[in-house]
Amino acid sequence: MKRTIDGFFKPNQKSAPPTEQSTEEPSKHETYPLSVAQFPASISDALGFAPATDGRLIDDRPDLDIVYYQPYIPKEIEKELFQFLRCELFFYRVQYNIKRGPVETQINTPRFTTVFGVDESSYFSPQGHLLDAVTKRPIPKDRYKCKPRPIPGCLDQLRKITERTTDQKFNFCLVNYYANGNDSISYHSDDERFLGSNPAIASFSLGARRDFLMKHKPPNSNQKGAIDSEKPLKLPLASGDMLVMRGPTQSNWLHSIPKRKGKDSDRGRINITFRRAMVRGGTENYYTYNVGSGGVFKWSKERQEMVAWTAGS
Ligand SMILES: O=C(O)CCC(=O)C(=O)O
Ligand SMILES: [Fe+2]
Repeated sequence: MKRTIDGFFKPNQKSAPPTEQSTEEPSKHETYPLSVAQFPASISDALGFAPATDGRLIDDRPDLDIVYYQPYIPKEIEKELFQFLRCELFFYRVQYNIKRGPVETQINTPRFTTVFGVDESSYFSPQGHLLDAVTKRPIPKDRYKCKPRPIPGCLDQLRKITERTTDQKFNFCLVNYYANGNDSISYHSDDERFLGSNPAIASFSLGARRDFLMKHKPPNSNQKGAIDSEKPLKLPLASGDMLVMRGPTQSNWLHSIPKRKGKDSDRGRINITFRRAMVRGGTENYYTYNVGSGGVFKWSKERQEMVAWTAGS
């Protein structure tokens, strides 16, 4: 029987089993540099009790519609879940060039990233083959320039729980790893056309606490008021928290995780977002900016940092 009772019972902390490897086969795919283990039973079982608290609606500013779970992940597994994902996933440090007029600038993404999933026009068969959403036949070879990757079992378990909580469908999972207070994401909105209008995005935080800043986009010249000069909204995202941004939020608000100094700034943080891309352009965009063409990074338990990984290392 599936345990889906939303935050009704609390698992008995005293009887929590010690962390053990899952007996289930790890997720493998020709596009993965490494296989990804399934959640151990300790994580899997406790996720049956998520969300750990009721979400709080934040809609008291113009065009804002957020549900904030503090936390979503049951407290007793939040650390283990962070450590598991940091160890198991493989990451990239993406570089790309942007051209402003005649000037080309190299951008070094200031955090580690990775991505899994494919847009609505295709889906993965249980054997890991990409099929067309309509014909259910293998997709034409030239549909994608990138190589879409199926969401590994562990993240897919989290995706399904998140779909139930939010009553939304997600086909993409983006992961950021902020190694320390120097890693960041600058003000942006996730309002790409390939997400459709008023997209819902579910965003998980694990590890170090980091501030999530939000500010209203500058009003059009024909609108009154200077919303931009207002103090940003600050959400102190803690390990296990989850944020759903939905409705008009992305089209009207910018968000960022600024660099930070001082307490805890040497600790790592994982951010996981679930999104739904409607068309192929979304798949190309997400793989370009979250995988890119550079090398793989993997967490080293010995060195306690992300290290460049090569096959066989
Ligand atoms: O790390 C976060 O909480 C935010 C990440 C984000 O905004 C993004 O990946 O688009
Ligand atoms: Fe974002």
